[in-house]
Amino acid sequence: MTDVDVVVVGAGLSGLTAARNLQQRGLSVRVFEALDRVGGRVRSATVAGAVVDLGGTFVGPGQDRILALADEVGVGRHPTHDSGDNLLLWRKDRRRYRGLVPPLGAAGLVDLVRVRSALERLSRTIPVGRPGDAPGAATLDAQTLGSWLAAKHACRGTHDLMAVVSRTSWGCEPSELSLLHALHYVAQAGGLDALLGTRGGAVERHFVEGAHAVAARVADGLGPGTVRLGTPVLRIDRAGDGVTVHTDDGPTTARRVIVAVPPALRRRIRFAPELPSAHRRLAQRWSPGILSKIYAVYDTPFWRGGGLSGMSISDEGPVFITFDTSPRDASRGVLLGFVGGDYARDWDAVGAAERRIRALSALADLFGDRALRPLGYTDHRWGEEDWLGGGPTAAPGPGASAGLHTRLTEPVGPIHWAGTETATRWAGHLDGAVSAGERAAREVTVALTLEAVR
Ligand SMILES: Cc1cc2nc3c(=O)[nH]c(=O)nc-3n(C[C@H](O)[C@H](O)[C@H](O)COP(=O)(O)OP(=O)(O)OC[C@H]3O[C@@H](n4cnc5c(N)ncnc54)[C@H](O)[C@@H]3O)c2cc1C
Repeated sequence: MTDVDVVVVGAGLSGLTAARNLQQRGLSVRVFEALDRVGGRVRSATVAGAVVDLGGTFVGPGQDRILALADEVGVGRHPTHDSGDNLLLWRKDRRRYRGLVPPLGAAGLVDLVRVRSALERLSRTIPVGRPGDAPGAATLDAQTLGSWLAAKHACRGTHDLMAVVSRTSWGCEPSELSLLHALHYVAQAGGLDALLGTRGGAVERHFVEGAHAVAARVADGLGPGTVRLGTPVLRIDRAGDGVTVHTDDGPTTARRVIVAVPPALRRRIRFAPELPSAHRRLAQRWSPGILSKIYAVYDTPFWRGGGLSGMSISDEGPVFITFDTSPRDASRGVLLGFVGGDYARDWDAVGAAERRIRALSALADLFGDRALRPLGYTDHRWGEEDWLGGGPTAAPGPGASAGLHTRLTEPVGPIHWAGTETATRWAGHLDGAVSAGERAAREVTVALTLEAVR
């Protein structure tokens, strides 16, 4: 007899979803969470009366799992504001444009379309969920997105725009990311437009009460005592079909464990006996990117008056892309800015006052001096989070995808894996976190049912 049927490690959306599904199937569950809050990479705050999401924010069509979960727990969405002109601050020149394609001049545009089409074509050759089975997988994996762009003779503008995509999607520079991983990521999201678009894409909507409301309500629904906060799992011993999970509060025995932490965080847990070597390599090589966020909240979305959407791309840094995430009634004007990849390495390292000055100056370069005087400001540096290590998701370097991707989900005896990186659709996103939790719960239920009839 074990203490519980299943232990879940990590109370991010993935672990919480797994726990919820297991309970719905009649199994007893305990969730251990290292932080003193649930939600992991999902965290909301209130700044000058406006709700802002410091981590996962946007959802879009096709993200059925997170949308269904949000509906079940009653958290509504509203559209991301995108009417008006977008801004491009590029090579010291500030231009307005509409739609997804920035105005790079005729030659620049031709080059962008050429390279982008080549990337999308190549991404369609990658079998979703099995990038290691793609034709020429090892060769694709040996390259970085950056070396591929160079081999394609992408012009500098195209390279720099792809860097914007890379920082937003993975929190890293193109030179740091396995090409195979980038291609697979694009394929499993259904293409670049789906990944990046406001209308019809992954940035289409955001949560009225903040994304954290979804995690908080799922956690509440698990019942008192199920989630143990501030309790990192330090060691997992496996023996036969069961596990003993060790925390500072002592051992907990279970028939199965679901580890729902980012791949690199698997290294913080001691497994006895050790995990197979490929599983260990995966944890070493799937480090997270770095993506930080800034929010400036104003009494009104003043940029709209000038015909601007609030969306912008800049090569000045540290803020390289912005969105308008104001509440629907525009009772506040909210600008969200991302600082990622190389920009984040510098900016994350300076003190709070200096970060604020640099971030607001970047907004002023885009939207004028009024941007310097917000009612409220906040930022969040995910690279500084001890139990998360970065974000938005893992950014495996060259050679880390082809031979290791299957180890993301391959159980090791009674140890199962969840977390957004293990998803086969919308991995790296809120939706992937939820579907991965559902998949792991199914996997465990089947294993326990088979065990019972043996
Ligand atoms: C800046 C940023 C912006 C993003 N924007 C978007 C977006 O707009 N749309 C979108 O869909 N996605 C976005 N994402 C990604 C999204 O937030 C994540 O994909 C999702 O939240 C991951 O959920 P998860 O449960 O898989 O992992 P996590 O949220 O990382 O949860 C893992 C949990 O495990 C805990 N943990 C780690 N080690 C241990 C241990 N040893 N013992 C116990 N607990 C442990 C951690 O503390 C954490 O709470 C963004 C992420 C970031 C950081």
